[in-house]
Amino acid sequence: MLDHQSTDLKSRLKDPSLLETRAYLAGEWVGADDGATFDVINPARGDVIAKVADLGRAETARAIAAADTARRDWAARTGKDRAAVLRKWYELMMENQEDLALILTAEMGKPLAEARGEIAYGASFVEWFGEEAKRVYGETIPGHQPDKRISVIRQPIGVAASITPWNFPNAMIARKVAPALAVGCGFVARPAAETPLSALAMAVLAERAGVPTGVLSVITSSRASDIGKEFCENPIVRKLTFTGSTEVGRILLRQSADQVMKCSMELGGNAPFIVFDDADLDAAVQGAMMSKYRNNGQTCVCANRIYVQAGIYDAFAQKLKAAVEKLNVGDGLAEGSDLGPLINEEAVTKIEDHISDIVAKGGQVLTGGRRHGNGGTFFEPTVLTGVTQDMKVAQEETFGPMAPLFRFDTEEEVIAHANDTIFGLACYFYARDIGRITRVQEALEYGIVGVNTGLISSEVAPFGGVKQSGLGREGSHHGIDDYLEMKYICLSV
Ligand SMILES: NC(=O)C1=CN([C@@H]2O[C@H](COP(=O)(O)OP(=O)(O)OC[C@H]3O[C@@H](n4cnc5c(N)ncnc54)[C@H](OP(=O)(O)O)[C@@H]3O)[C@@H](O)[C@H]2O)C=CC1
Ligand SMILES: O=C(O)[C@H](O)CS(=O)(=O)O
Repeated sequence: MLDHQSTDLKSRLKDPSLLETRAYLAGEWVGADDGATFDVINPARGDVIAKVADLGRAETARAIAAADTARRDWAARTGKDRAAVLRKWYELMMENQEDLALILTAEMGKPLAEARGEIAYGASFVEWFGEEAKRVYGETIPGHQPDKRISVIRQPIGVAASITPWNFPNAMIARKVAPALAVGCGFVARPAAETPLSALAMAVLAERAGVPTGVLSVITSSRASDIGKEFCENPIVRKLTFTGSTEVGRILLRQSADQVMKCSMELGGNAPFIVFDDADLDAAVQGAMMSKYRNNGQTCVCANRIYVQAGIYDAFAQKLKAAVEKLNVGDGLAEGSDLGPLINEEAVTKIEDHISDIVAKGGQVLTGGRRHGNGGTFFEPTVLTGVTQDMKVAQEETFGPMAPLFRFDTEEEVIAHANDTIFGLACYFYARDIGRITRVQEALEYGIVGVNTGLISSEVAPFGGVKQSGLGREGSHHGIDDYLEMKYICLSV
């Protein structure tokens, strides 16, 4: 653990009022009914950076009821009106990008440069769906009888609730709240207990942007299961949107089934990253670095398995090792850090378990493989060779800075291995033969395919998985559909 100096976050902010520790409930900044709070820890230093209101089901029910009331006037406004409010929110997020990044790094650990990037990424969803607010079109259909006139309109689904993870504490909420508010929904967000401060700062700016009282609430709580049950069991909630593990996604789908609730699920991944022997090797190494070590490997679209064709395996491994050994591991608040700490001790145990399993079954550590000298939850960026399909990492998501290299011979073999998983979120491959590119991009069973790139995240594209990686899509013009209901009107004239 880095020296136990206090993070002293407030003194670093241009606008200290963005460091809010109360929950945002129906337009009021409140503590928990019972006054309870929970600690928010800086994972790099281990110190408590805030004590945040610890709300329960009763407060959550009040937020849901308020959203149901407030959404009606909000939906009655024109799309252009709602667009103007979202545009202002976007502008405020970008004007306060540095403060929002400092708050995000302090509670989550990612380096400031990445945190700045996440703020811009999250804000881009607010900008994008602000524009989409003006384009929620319906349609007319030629009648089936002479006296019939058919039209279809799309209306906001009602109150939506979100549950989001710690790894992108700004962007994962923005990707959900922006389309919901754009169409006129009410929205209740419950951020991860590890990282509530980013969501609260977003709410401060939403209020300043003119989001009406009650339309948006942010429920901070250490009791994830309780809040989740309120979201799933409260009949007012018509939409649940979740980003997190497949395990928790299954729990929420079961819990919300009694309400026949519309659900969006962005769940776990197990991304294969395939390098064919006709690839641009240096580009493939760069792509692997971006895909594997972004957010310290803590994203659902990180390369989890790296398959390299036999003829270039050794050359790729050495080039990747050289690039990895240039990475700086340090406090995210210090400029120049490439990798911060992992989010918690559980995350370190997971990567250690995968490494020991690989070594026990015949794999080798090429570089890294141990806890970092910084102590705490810092870990050395790691590359392993000799990895095979019988090892845990072939089926489990590592969610850490570990690149396992699998060797393969043929296109058919690697497609079969890449698809041999219950997950189907993102995959990547590097090749230059157009026939191979066409065959492989069509054969891979994933919702997202990166071809000759390791970075696929953008607000303009539909993000989401197949199989047990999720339901629905976020971002792009498709992303707004999840917050709308379609109504068919048959008029007899
Ligand atoms: N597809 C995608 O876009 C993404 C997928 N993920 C996946 O999520 C995992 C890592 O994130 P992680 O946060 O650990 O995932 P979790 O699924 O453990 O947590 C995600 C969110 O769900 C909350 N939660 C946990 N249990 C329950 C419950 N029973 N009822 C209601 N809410 C609950 C958590 O609260 P709390 O943290 O307070 O316990 C957190 O806010 C990885 O598997 C990763 O692949 C992560 C990000 C994006
Ligand atoms: O939470 C995640 O892992 C994100 O969905 C990944 S991305 O959108 O930043 O690519």
